[in-house]
Amino acid sequence: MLGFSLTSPDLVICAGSPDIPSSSGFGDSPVLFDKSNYSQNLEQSIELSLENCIPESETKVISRTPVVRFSTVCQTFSQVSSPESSFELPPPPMSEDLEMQGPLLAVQTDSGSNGVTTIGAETDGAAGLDLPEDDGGCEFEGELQELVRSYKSQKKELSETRKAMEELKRENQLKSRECQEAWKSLQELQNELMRKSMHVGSLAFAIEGQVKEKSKWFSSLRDLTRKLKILKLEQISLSEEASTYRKCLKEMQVAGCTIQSTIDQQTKVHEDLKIKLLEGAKQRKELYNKVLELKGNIRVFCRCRPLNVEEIAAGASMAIDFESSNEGELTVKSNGAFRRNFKFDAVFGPQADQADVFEDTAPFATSVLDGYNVCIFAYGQTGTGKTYTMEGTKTARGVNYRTLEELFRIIKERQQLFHYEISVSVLEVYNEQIRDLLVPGNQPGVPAKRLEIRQVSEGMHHVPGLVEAHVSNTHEVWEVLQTGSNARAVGSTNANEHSSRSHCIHCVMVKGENSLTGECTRSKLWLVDLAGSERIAKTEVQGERLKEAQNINRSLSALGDVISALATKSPHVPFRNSKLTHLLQDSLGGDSKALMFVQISPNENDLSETICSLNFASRVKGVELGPAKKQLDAAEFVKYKQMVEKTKQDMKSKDLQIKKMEETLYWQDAKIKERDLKNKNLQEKIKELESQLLVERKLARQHVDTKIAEQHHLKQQEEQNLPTRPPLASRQVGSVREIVSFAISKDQTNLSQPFADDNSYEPPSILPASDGHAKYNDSMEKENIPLILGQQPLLPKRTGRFSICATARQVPMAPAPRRNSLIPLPSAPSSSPCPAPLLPLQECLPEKNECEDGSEMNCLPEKIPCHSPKGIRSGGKKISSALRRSLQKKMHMKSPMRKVGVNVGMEKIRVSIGNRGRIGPRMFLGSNRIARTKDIQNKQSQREKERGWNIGTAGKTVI
Ligand SMILES: Nc1ncnc2c1ncn2[C@@H]1O[C@H](COP(=O)(O)OP(=O)(O)OP(=O)(O)O)[C@@H](O)[C@H]1O
Repeated sequence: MLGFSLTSPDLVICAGSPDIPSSSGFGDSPVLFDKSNYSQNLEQSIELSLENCIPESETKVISRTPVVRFSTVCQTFSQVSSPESSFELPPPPMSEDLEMQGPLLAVQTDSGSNGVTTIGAETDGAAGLDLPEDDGGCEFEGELQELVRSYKSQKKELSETRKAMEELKRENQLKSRECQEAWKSLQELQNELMRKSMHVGSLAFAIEGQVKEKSKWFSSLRDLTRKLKILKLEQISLSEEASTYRKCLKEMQVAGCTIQSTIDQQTKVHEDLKIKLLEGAKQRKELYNKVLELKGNIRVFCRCRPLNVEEIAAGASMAIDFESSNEGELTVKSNGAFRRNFKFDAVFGPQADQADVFEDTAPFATSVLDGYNVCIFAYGQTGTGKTYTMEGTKTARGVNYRTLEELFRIIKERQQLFHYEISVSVLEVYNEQIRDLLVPGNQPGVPAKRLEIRQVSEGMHHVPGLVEAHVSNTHEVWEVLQTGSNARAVGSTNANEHSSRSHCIHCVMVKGENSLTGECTRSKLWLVDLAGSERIAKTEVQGERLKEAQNINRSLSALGDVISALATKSPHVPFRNSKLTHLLQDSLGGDSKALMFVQISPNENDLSETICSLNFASRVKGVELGPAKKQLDAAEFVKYKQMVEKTKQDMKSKDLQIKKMEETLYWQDAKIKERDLKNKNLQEKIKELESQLLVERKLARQHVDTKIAEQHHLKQQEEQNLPTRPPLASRQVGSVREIVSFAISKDQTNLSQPFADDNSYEPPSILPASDGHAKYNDSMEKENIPLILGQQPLLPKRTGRFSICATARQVPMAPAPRRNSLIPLPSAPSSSPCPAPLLPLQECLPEKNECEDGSEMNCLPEKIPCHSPKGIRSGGKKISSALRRSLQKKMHMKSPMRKVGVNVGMEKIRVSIGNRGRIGPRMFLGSNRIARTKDIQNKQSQREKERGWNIGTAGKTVI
């Protein structure tokens, strides 16, 4: 309709591309500028022009001539029109008259009249005009002629204008055809762009999936790394612990050997000392017993009390001479003359105190603790001091207390080697009855429970039911002795106010155990305070006292008979003739030690009783009891044997335990060694898997890059083969190349300013051409076409990069120090000897030109003919399949990693992602940025080389 070219590139909007924002006002799909809207706007502009610029009065006369100002159209596109852009349209068909006359359309170029000027239609000559015939007709005629001339000139101009109009119409038709062709080409380009966008979207989706998968890999590798670190730490700690244990074991073994040797030595020494000690003790005992035997197993000490106050008052004289008492001799005097000498083991005169007496008695206490039975008894006339010697008083304690005191003293001395238990029983034989004096209910004179003597074993007699008071110190001993003494039956006689009317017997039982040898002894110490013998006729006792005296004399007579039998070594010793001898049978036998205190009175009036006592003592002294016998405890001996057996069994079990412990140590050592070996094998396996994973990942990445590069190369080829499109009519009004050039220029201008995240995009401004057509900058038109074509494949790549850029940038950029330890990767496979470049296209571009010129082709891969979008789609499918294979490979590689649980350098993959993330900035930016890009690439390649990547030939072209 109009001679206006629609080939302007800004009328083709490809809103489907991610580069084009939806806010551009052109909708979501590429839309060609709507012609209807355009014509509508044009009509509106025409109407406005007619309504606003032509007075209504004039339109009545002059037919409407659509005068179009191109400035209005240009204003529609926000352009400033030039005065020269106005043109006339041919007049519409009018009435016949006017048509005959020829309507005039005056095209006025004067801008001051709003571009439209109406001129009234005039007929040729005077036709239709009524001319006045007066004088003024001349003037009118003149004017008419002028009008006719002007009409003619205007008619001529009209014809010329019509010719120009025809030319413009033809040109308009040509432009319309060109516009249609351009529209078709733009539609194709739009479709292609959509396909590429979809392809880019699929690539972005695939890459996004790959990135997600890589993130999963990161997490799994992080976990594996953490686990591996933990395992390594555990392994290190276990190794340290094992080494410590080994050292400790060695030290323990050495210390054990040392201790064992020391123990052996000490055991030997101990055994030697023990043997020596035992031998020494044995020798001591033997010597001591020999001494006692030499002295006599029955020893007789004679003690004479001093004259009491009554005797001194009565003028009694001493009948005993103690001048030779030191030699154990005494002399009985009668009427001032020496009558008889008596010799005893010891003679204690009236001046001798309790301590002097006990000094010679103490060795018997030692014999008791050595395991011998000992019997110490006091014999004598009533009132001669038997109770005094045995019990004593609180201030002058007698033999009983002192002996027990001596026992505890020796026990204390031997407490390191021996363990003793002492118990005391106190009984009396009264009228041939045994009475327990420690029973609380027994009162003197009250018949108590009758106790009998039982023979437990050979030579052992026991009184069942007898109270045994366990004593552990002298205080308890004293209390027990006092208890028995208080319970004893006493009476008053002519000779003694508090005469003992019974035989008081203290039985001290001693249990000894040798801690060294385990030897146990059970011995008895009899401390007997005999009742006083007396002459019944002299004492003139009667009744109960007589009976007591008869029983006392009978028992003492039985004791004399036993002594006589022992002295004469009679085969039968009448021990059972009385309770007294029956009880003392164990201590008066041949394997015991006995000590008799014969108490005498110094009074001359008691001389006959004194001589009787001394004679009895002399008989006792002559008794040979033979060697004393140690009283070993058979039960303890059995117990000792059992202990020995138990100790042997314990030793055996301990030996078994020691063997088991040694075996356990041995197996633990073996386990530690086995674990060390496993750790070493595991570390080697981890290294192998790391190297294998790196190689596989590198291969997969190269494979993907190769596929992408091939796709780009295919696109390049396709772009080079695009001239099959229909040629455009004129280059001035814009061509496909110009459009592409514009697009690339736009891209170039935006490369320095990367796309925003929301892909906002402003279309470039189109400068109005001076000839009334929309034109681009001359610099755009002067762009080198091969260079543009070389840059053209970057467009979808760049778009794709931006579509994944946000995701890729999320991956942290990790330093790659670990690359130094990686195994060099193999070079690219032979199927793609020179993968197509993704980034350094500017380096390959000259080579590509050389290839086009027929020279070498070192950089670009082999060209794959692909001239249709279908080929591009198939290439996209190939890339997608390559990506899937890569993912499958990585998934396949994941399983052994998880199975083994080893570390695969996570940082390495980070580096890989980082490289990917740096692809965007490495894009070709234009000829004015080649140098900077080269520098960046050189730095990157140098960095890669430093990291140990074996890029090989791909180092030039492939990342
Ligand atoms: N060596 C002595 N020194 C001082 N006093 C003594 C000595 N011996 C005995 N006496 C005193 O003689 C008295 C009688 O002593 P004791 O009762 O011990 O005689 P006895 O032989 O036990 O008489 P009985 O047979 O009647 O019991 C007591 O008063 C006692 O103090």
